[in-house]
Amino acid sequence: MSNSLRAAIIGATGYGGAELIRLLQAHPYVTITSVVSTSNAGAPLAESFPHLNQIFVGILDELDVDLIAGKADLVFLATPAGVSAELSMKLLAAGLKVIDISGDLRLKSAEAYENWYKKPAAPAEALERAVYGLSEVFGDEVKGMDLISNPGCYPTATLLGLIPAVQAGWIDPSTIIIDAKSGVSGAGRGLGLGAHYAEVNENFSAYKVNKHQHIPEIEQALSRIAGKDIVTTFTTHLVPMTRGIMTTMYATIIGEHTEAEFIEMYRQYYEGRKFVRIRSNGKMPATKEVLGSNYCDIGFAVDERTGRLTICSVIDNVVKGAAGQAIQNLNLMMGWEETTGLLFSPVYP
Ligand SMILES: NC(=O)C1=CN([C@@H]2O[C@H](COP(=O)(O)OP(=O)(O)OC[C@H]3O[C@@H](n4cnc5c(N)ncnc54)[C@H](OP(=O)(O)O)[C@@H]3O)[C@@H](O)[C@H]2O)C=CC1
Ligand SMILES: CC(=O)N[C@@H](CCC(=O)OP(=O)(O)O)C(=O)O
Repeated sequence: MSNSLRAAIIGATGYGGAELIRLLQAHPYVTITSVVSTSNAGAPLAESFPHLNQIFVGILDELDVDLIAGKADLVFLATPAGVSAELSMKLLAAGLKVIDISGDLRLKSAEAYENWYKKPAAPAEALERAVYGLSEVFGDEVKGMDLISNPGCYPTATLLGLIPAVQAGWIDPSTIIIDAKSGVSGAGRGLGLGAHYAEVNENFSAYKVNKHQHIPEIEQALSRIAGKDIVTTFTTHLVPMTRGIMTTMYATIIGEHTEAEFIEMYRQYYEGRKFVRIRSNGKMPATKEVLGSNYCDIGFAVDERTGRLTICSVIDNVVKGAAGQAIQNLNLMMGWEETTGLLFSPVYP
């Protein structure tokens, strides 16, 4: 087990890339040796992100696989859909380990990827080789691997909230409904009408209803846990805030289980996993309680009248939903303590 790693970041001028740089500054075993941009190579990174001025001093590199392989041991891909489908096998062939935070390697079925993402899928070899890094659930599979597919932001909050109950058989998976909300940074730094101030401010809207690319990712993981095909209703909403995801989930309870029993069962499931915090006082978590951190907070309410369970799960989409979980996966991959470089508190208020 080596305690020293050189990392490159492709997509360093985006939100996920910038957050990787911010967080990796606090990682004791990682040095960032290359930051890559296809639009701004040759310029200092701090020109794109003045908040990193004097914190990360580095010039953006061109996207050249051999150049990156000469400078780094591992590469994070914080790039739009379609990029890692094309690049990841080339990076592996050049001797690099890869952690992909895009959606390109999450779905095992190439056909499903092409249906939902409307882009050509990654080669079969990459889809087979990629390990789905939902750290608290599938983390054991990440150790020693060289191609990690980081989960999506919505799937992270959703799956951490649902999996223990599905695995225990305490809820009927066919009744699950997921109501999800995200801050605008989830859409990335690129400009678009959907992120325009006047469109988002004092507004609240549903989008991609029944068409969201995270639906098959959530169903793939739930089906694996349940041992049978699960389909879900999943609706995303845009909230006028910068960071944060809340997923509120509803399902019919099987048998008789109290709120206290759900809390105890979830506590046992996540025992020793520091980044999942289960609420005990009947209160639901709020996005601000995890802001800027790698925590996922989960609360429950049992409705005896309807026999349904409500689960509420919150994360910071850029940290636990992207860069933070990617570093957690790096730690697991390398055999380092899972929390290395990630034990910082949320920003409050
Ligand atoms: N924002 C979030 O909360 C989350 C995002 N994700 C996923 O992570 C990935 C990155 O997201 P985010 O950082 O928000 O996106 P951004 O749009 O903010 O950044 C994407 C970066 O990718 C680079 N890029 C664009 N085209 C290419 C290309 N053809 N080859 C190489 N690099 C390219 C761009 O930099 P340049 O043009 O300089 O090369 C850009 O800075 C996406 O796949 C996203 O879906 C996942 C979870 C959460
Ligand atoms: C607010 C917002 O627009 N969020 C984005 C999250 C995209 C994302 O993270 O995409 P992948 O995980 O598929 O890479 C969306 O809903 O599409």
